[in-house]
Amino acid sequence: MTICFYGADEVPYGCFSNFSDHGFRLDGVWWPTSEHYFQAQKFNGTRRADLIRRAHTPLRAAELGRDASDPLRRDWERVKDDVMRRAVAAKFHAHADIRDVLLSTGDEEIVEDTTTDHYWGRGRTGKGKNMLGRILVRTRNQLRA
Ligand SMILES: Nc1c(N[C@@H]2O[C@H](COP(=O)(O)O)[C@@H](O)[C@H]2O)[nH]c(=O)[nH]c1=O
Repeated sequence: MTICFYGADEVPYGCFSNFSDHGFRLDGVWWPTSEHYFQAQKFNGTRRADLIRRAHTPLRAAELGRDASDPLRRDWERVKDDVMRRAVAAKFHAHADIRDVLLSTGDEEIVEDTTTDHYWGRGRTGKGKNMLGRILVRTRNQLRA
């Protein structure tokens, strides 16, 4: 059966959300959530990236990352999937408890169940790319290998 997730507080699969409270060290610094890492990489090496890393909540990090007043790095569309892969891999390497939850999903499909995001999730039509779900599946395969 397909595994659906969205809200970070849902049990047991809320830990698949980038908003879940699972920090990690990556690129030499501490990131409070994978959302912080993902959003900050849109502006890597700038003051805004640091501001995002220090945001008090993942929602605030997302707001700062989506605020269009500073330009995104020019290669963002090309690198964003890799950025997400790195964030998700670092998170699940850092936390054995959620690694077990991910591995416990066997070979099931994993879907970010949101009507508002047609790229990272399944989107309004249900036919979205579900890139975050796919990255979770790939991370699961790598952890198992
Ligand atoms: N889980 C979750 C969201 N979804 C997350 O938003 C990120 C994509 O951001 P962007 O590419 O800037 O649109 C990605 O991590 C996706 O999983 N958004 C929210 O506002 N609230 C939430 O609880």
